[in-house]
Amino acid sequence: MPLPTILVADDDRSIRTVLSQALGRAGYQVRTTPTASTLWQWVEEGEGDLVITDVVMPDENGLDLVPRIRRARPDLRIIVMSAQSTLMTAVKATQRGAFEYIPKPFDLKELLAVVGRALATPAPVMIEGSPAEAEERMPLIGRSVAMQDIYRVIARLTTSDLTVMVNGESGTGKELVARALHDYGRRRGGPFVAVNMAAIPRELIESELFGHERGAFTGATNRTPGRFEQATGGTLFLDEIGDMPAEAQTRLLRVLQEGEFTTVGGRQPIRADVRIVAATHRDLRQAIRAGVFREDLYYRLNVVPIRLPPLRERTEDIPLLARHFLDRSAVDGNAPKSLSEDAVERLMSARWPGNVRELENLMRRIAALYPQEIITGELIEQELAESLAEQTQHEPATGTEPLADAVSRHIRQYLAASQDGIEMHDIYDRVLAEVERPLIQMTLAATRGNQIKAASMLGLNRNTLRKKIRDLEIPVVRGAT
Ligand SMILES: Nc1ncnc2c1ncn2[C@@H]1O[C@H](COP(=O)(O)OP(=O)(O)OP(=O)(O)O)[C@@H](O)[C@H]1O
Repeated sequence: MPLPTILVADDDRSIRTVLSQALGRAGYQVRTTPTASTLWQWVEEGEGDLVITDVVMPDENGLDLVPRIRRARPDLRIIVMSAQSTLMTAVKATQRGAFEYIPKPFDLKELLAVVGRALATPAPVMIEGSPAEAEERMPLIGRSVAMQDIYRVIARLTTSDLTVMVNGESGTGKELVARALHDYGRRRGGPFVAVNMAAIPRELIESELFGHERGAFTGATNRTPGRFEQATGGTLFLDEIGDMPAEAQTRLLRVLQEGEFTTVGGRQPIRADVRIVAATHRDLRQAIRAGVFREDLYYRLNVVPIRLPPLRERTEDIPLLARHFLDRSAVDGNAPKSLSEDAVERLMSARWPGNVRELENLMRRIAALYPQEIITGELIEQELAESLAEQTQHEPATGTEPLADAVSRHIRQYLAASQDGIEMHDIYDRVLAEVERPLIQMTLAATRGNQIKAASMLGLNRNTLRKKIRDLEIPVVRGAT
């Protein structure tokens, strides 16, 4: 069999050389060109089994070439490489029919793996039509590796209706991801309906989601459609899913299993035609262990998990985000501003417990309040100190909150769950385990795994501690002193 031939188009000579050598060594035949026009000529002549193309080339944009290649040679697989690294590039490449999108700089091993996969898989189906009205509006900012992975998952999900679970701390952009999945997905022509479980009184959630019939309960004077019905043909975003009461969980599970639902007080089943994206900042596994979230529902929702990293795990995105928010404020009528180098450094070293939302608020405040054109590190420092003082004033002071208060809050949750209909026979054991696990885990961490010291600190017998470690399935770090 002849060796597969790979056509490479990139205006950067060093990339052509690197690819040519690596692909050649891997046993492929390689032809390289700096221009889109030569690549197109080869494609038209029937050359090649796989195309690797850059996006920005002197004569034509590689992304514009993708649909033309797909029309002329539907069997030819295309890999798009780009230094632009935005969600739009990933989405466009995928929607125009590229096999894979690889951000630059790339890892050669990864590229070779993608080439192997591409040659072994049939070419993907092309999606006609442009993804969104405002093509160039950038919904998600950030070029960190973590965000690149998220863009790729979003791009792949634009061609399916799979249920997605977005997990991340507050303010990391969970709703923005849900919107991007909708705006670039197959259901973009339908509505996007968002419901926040934490913002609706528990007793109203079922009627809010599924609607109710006239007379279903006191005050129900009309038939009212629920969010499921409103989202027909589109996407239903269930935010803070971890706060969903037990009965609504059971009902939602039934909808996911059977594809239909009934309104509160209604009998006639209604077909559910929605794509579900759920989000939470909670650790749902812990909620399952605590008995407040249904495990079977979790698996139905967690078909494709997306974990949004907190801002402190992708500090390299901070300068871009900060400038983006300043620019947006300028569009809103504030004087244009730029950041000094030490301002950027200060922003990058901050902790950002409120993640992107906190950074956005800070930049908006600065844009509105300060006349100077250049924002200095000193100013940032001052603003950060002020917002920290604000936070400690308004937030519950977890640092000084009596342990009993925190425990009471959790017990209230268990009791609410049992009122919601989840059978609970072991609250005593569950609550003790919830307290014991972190207590033992943290004492072990403090003694660097030394069980003798930990037992003495806890005032427990060594064997008792060992048994508890086993029963509570606490991972043990061996060899630590
Ligand atoms: N990657 C990003 N690029 C641009 N803006 C972002 C990004 N991530 C978040 N934001 C902005 O930060 C704010 C918070 O985002 P979003 O509401 O999506 O977060 P969330 O995780 O859903 O928060 P919560 O859990 O508190 O509801 C929004 O104004 C959003 O526009």
